[in-house]
Amino acid sequence: MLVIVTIDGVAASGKSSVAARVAQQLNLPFVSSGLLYRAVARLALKHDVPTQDQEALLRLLDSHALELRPYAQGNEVWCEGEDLTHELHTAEVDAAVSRVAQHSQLRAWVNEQLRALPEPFVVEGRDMGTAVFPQASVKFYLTASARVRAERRAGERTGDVDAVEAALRERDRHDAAQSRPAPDALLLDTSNLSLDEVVSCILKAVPA
Ligand SMILES: Nc1ncnc2c1ncn2[C@@H]1O[C@H](COP(=O)(O)OP(=O)(O)OP(=O)(O)O)[C@@H](O)[C@H]1O
Ligand SMILES: Nc1ccn([C@H]2C[C@H](O)[C@@H](COP(=O)(O)O)O2)c(=O)n1
Repeated sequence: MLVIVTIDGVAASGKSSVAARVAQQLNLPFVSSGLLYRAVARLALKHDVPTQDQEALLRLLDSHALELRPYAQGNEVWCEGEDLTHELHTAEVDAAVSRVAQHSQLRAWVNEQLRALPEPFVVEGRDMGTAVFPQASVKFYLTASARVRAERRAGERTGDVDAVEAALRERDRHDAAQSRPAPDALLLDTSNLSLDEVVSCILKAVPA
């Protein structure tokens, strides 16, 4: 019986899009771990808290309750009655979130939120199949060339592909420590695969 499916990968590798479709096909909830890091970064920017200051970030979380709501059609993050979700995928948050994600106690807080979610689900991130859910039923790790990822990301937001590629490479460097595939993860290079082809590959590999 499927309990947890993990889909990890580098920035803009297609984790969220693929995980949402896989979860829909498996009739499971879909969980986006990156949104919690993004929400902490957004709160820090909103309240002028330095993202280098772990203690200040933890105090911010004590005073502003963040809640991840995993829905099949996409996750939402709420903070005391306010839906932050639409503020989390911006270049400003992209530039700040890696610094937030480098703090061990912030990572512990995110992991505690994730482990408290009712199983089963499909969860996407960087270290779901390694640090957070090593016991997962089946694990996948998505990659794609930085150029392809930049072209895809630039397609979502206005922006020069070269600048987007440079920003992605920077985020890859910052996130490297927590972005290694689990030894038992199925690696998928999606550079030359459509979204549907990636989803199909994954569904074929998920045990019935
Ligand atoms: N295999 C693919 N072929 C074409 N487009 C894709 C593919 N996978 C993802 N995309 C598109 O690339 C963009 C980035 O995908 P997505 O947001 O799912 O990546 P991500 O890994 O979750 O990003 P982030 O790490 O920033 O959260 C989206 O517009 C998505 O539709
Ligand atoms: N499990 C995770 C998920 C995300 N992060 C960090 C790395 C990213 O820079 C940032 C945002 O994630 P994304 O929405 O781009 O998937 O959060 C992490 O360290 N661990």
